[in-house]
Amino acid sequence: MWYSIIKALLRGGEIMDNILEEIKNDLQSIAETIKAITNVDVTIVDEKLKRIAGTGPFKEKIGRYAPKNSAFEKALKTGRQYFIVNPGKHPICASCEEHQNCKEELELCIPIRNGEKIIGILGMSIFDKNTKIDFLNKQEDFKNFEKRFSELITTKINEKKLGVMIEYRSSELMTLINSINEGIIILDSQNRVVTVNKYLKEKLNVSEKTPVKSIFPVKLLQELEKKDFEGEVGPVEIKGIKFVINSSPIAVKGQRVGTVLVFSDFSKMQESVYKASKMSEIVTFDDIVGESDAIKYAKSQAIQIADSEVPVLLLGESGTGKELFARAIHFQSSRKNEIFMPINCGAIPETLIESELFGYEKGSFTGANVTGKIGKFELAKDGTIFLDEIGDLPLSMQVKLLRALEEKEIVRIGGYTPIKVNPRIISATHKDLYQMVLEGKFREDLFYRLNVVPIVIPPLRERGYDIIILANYFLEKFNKIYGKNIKGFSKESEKLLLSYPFPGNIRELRNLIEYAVNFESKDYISPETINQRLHRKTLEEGKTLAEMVKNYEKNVIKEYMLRYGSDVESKKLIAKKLGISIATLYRKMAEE
Ligand SMILES: Nc1ncnc2c1ncn2[C@@H]1O[C@H](COP(=O)(O)OP(=O)(O)OP(=O)(O)O)[C@@H](O)[C@H]1O
Repeated sequence: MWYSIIKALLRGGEIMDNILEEIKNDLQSIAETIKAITNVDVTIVDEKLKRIAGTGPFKEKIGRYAPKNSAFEKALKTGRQYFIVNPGKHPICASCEEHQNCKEELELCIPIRNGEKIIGILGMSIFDKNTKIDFLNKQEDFKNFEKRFSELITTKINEKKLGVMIEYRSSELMTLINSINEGIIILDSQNRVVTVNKYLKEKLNVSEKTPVKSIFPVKLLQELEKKDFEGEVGPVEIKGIKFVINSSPIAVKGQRVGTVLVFSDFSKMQESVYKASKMSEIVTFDDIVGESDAIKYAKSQAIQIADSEVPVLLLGESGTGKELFARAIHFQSSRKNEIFMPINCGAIPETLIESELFGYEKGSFTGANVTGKIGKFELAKDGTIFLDEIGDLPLSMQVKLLRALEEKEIVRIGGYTPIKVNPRIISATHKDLYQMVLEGKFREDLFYRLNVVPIVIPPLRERGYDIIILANYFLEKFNKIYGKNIKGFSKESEKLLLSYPFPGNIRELRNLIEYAVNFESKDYISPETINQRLHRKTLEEGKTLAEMVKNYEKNVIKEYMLRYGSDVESKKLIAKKLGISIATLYRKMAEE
């Protein structure tokens, strides 16, 4: 029943088929009032002739159908009123299936309209002669009753629609509130609990009857005392769960009439970042492959300081494994169960870097998320932050980073409250930071703050036979991934690999082996397959200069992708290095 009403309402408020049935209690009261005032019996039928209300002899017939071919049916069809004296003998009633049993002295059939549509009939029946005389004297008044009665019915229908709509809307809202995977509490203007959603009822065992003082932390209660409180509190602990609580006012005509509080599970927020930052990718020092003295020395240094809190600066060319080292240090430290948060300082636009690192309060700048945003420092406040490409950090941010590290607290953009943070910092760069200090491009104080323990990660070309060890390590890995069974490298291939300088370091070697595994048709990786990837033709006879230039550009881009990777961030970095926009890079890649 409700379903059809709601459907009709949603269709734009069309009248429902059985609307008279919906307001039958109202109709019965109206019928009884008419009877009490006029002494005339009343019956109301719907458009299918079903009796919805009735007085006197009609009362017991409610729910049954009025006779076929009766004056009621005719009035329904024609939309006209029928005023019938002595109905049993009247020609209009001649075909009525009940006309022979008719005891009525007089009958008035009035169509009931809702808008243009006739939705039923109001029948007035007189069974005794005295009332008949009275009625005949006032017949004009009764005939004029039609318009008023229809208006009354329309009002009742609209009230009903509104009631249904309100009920629908509130049940829609409750379904929504209960299906959300966050806690919601709605307070009235006196800060009393009006609604608690399913999530919080289950998590905290609270209900609408729970006094706020017994659930809310003092910090939140204090904020709620401020009349215009709007914003975020937390993380605060309630019954062992850490929540960040967001408050928004409910306003009616500019007046605050209540508050919606949204409780977000802080550990879940951290967890999602945890996953996003591939924290599940646990790296140990055993995953750092290599037997050369250079890599062994770097590893031994890193192992020594892993479990201390000391800041580390990893120095090395791109692709040498700096992030791998940072992860291995984190997972060997006492912070291993906290977040490892990599941040590529070179890949975040200068205008966004502060909000990425420190977050912002809601509405603090155009384009900001309306609910505000927690920054990476806050999310990883007890974990490890890996600041990759630290040399690309703008000078203005260097000051703010230094302050955050020294004071162990941050303030979100647009906020006032300092937030305690204590992440371990591992930074990395392929640039000569000291030279940058001398040139005034990097702050000296920050340099010394980050560079407590510098660890140099050697380039692959200085790691001798590691190239072959790593090549076999990647071969095994990609054999598994691509379902291949390539047994190793031919002697010539090994020689070729050992003589190549690998400017893109291990990332380049890794990509080269992935390519070779895919394209090698022999049992051992051949020099031809490797050459296909490494060598570029310098002279292409029969081509125009423009075509050669185009090919050259494409090869340079390919080469850079081998070196730096091909994901979006790498492409941004490549575009920056080549001094072109990312759009130009994409265009050159797509050129025929
Ligand atoms: N010693 C190693 N053993 C195994 N894999 C390694 C080793 N060093 C690096 N890799 C792999 O090489 C790739 C590049 O490493 P990583 O991203 O750590 O380099 P990076 O120095 O941080 O590069 P960039 O400066 O460009 O960010 C990764 O896939 C990493 O797993």
